Amino acid sequence: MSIQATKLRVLIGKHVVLSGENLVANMGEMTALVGPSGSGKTTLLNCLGLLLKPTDGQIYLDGQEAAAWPDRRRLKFWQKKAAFIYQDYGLISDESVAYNTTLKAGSLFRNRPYTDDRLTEILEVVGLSGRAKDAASVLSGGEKQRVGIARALYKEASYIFADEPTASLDAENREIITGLLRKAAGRGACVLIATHDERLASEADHVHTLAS
Ligand SMILES: Nc1ncnc2c1ncn2[C@@H]1O[C@H](COP(=O)(O)OP(=O)(O)OP(=O)(O)O)[C@@H](O)[C@H]1O
Repeated sequence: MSIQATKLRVLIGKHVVLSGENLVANMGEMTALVGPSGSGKTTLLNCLGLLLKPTDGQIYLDGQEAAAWPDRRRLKFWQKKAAFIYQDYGLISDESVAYNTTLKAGSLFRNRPYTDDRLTEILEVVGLSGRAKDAASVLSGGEKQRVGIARALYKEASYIFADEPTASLDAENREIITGLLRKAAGRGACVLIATHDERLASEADHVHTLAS
């Protein structure tokens, strides 16, 4: 199982954003997308995550051509298989760590007793033991990003798409997030990361460089 992209081209207006990218990203591996600002890292990541339809080219997910999947099929992919991690965390700040990790209504109310052994185990993996009931808004940036990773692990996402996941963090938290993304790949996920962070890219199994 893997993601394979062939001859991906993206035109926005008359602007050629991607001009024939080929890439293979395997399960159990971390692949970094690097290149200068504006080179198309986010655009490529969004194509691979089926958030953006390329103008031309193919995207094979688990061997199936997915670039032209209808909305219903893409929705199923996002619900069942994919997780997205963003620079600005993408959490619901008034809701609890438990809710943001599990997205289950039962975890919505911070004051109710809530037990979920998987949640407990995963919060331990990301170093947030005992924080399940805290509101996301009270967490530090590094902790917020760990919730994003906890969500991907809880869901057992086969594909993790991370856009500049360490960009807002200090060195210590960059290290922690890098280690957790490696751990997610170690659990078998295909981890794709658009990044300027050289240290994070140096930990990847493969580096795909986009030219400016
Ligand atoms: N919706 C859009 N409309 C117009 N131009 C766009 C759009 N999306 C992307 N672009 C352009 O495509 C190019 C690539 O953008 P993209 O965000 O993919 O680059 P990037 O490598 O991720 O950049 P950065 O490192 O600065 O985040 C840029 O020139 C950008 O302005």
